[in-house]
Amino acid sequence: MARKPNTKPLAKFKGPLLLVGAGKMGQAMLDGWLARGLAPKKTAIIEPQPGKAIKALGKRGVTVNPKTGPKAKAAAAGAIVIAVKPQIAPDAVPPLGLHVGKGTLIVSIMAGRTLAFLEDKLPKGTAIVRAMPNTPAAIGRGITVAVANKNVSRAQRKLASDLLAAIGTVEWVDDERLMDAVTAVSGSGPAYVFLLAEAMAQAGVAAGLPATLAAKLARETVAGSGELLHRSPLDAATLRQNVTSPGGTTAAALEVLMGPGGFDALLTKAIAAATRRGRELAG
Ligand SMILES: NC(=O)C1=CN([C@@H]2O[C@H](COP(=O)(O)OP(=O)(O)OC[C@H]3O[C@@H](n4cnc5c(N)ncnc54)[C@H](OP(=O)(O)O)[C@@H]3O)[C@@H](O)[C@H]2O)C=CC1
Ligand SMILES: O=C(O)[C@@H]1CCC=N1
Repeated sequence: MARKPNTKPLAKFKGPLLLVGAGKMGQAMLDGWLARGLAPKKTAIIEPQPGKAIKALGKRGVTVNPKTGPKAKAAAAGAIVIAVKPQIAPDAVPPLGLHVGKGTLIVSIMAGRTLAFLEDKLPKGTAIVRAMPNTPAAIGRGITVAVANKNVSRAQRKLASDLLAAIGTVEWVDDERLMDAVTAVSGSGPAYVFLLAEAMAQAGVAAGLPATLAAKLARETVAGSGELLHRSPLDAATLRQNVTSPGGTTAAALEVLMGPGGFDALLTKAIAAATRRGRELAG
């Protein structure tokens, strides 16, 4: 059955934590960390154009856009989380060297960008974890896969695990080459599920339902099924079979979805495309 949520695991983190790029994913993670005990005063954000939500965090004690320059070196971060787009990494990563001190851990969530790329752009010997989370992190229900470079100590690996576990489940891998497929399955995966909800709502309208009712049915069905999958000891295939009465309505739909060129084939193609794109983003 469902795991008990890990409530305040970050209360003891000494910090400071520097989040670089508080966009959709950076903010989702930060929401998760603050909800799980990260002290706003131990948190800083670099974000060129802070919106309302970031400004509100500033009022709660988070430092927004700390000064750079010689003084910043004294304020080396305990952890730096890089959540900018991979395309701007060649410009955005090197200046972060200023915030790297003895013991600083880098956690990069950029799709495609490799440990070797980051090692090349940061001071020699920097401890780096490449991680791929997903947006359910905002409600503590993300899943992150992580891989560490050889400079990461046991304590730093624990810190990375604590940060990532605060926003959901964590899996570590030793083979970095898996990260592009991971990105394609779980990093991008929430988008496929939301597309399913959109498509179900549209299909409901096509089948004659009022748009508002169709959207509600699709949303609650996807959310409820996700929750059932989360809480149930049964696997997805068994849960699917439990809906499917022989000769019934679900069987009629699944014949279409599981037929040639159907759902499985499409997802295999989609995930292969995402995996390829991850490799291209490596640079
Ligand atoms: N979205 C997702 O579901 C996931 C995303 N990721 C990874 O997370 C990273 C961010 O993605 P996402 O949140 O979607 O993208 P966003 O564009 O929403 O976030 C990136 C943020 O970084 C800001 N930024 C731009 N330049 C700098 C800079 N030099 N220093 C600091 N911040 C800067 C951007 O500001 P501005 O918009 O003004 O340029 C923006 O707010 C990507 O590398 C992506 O691969 C990983 C897992 C899941
Ligand atoms: O679309 C992207 O490139 C990022 C990485 C995984 C999810 N969003």
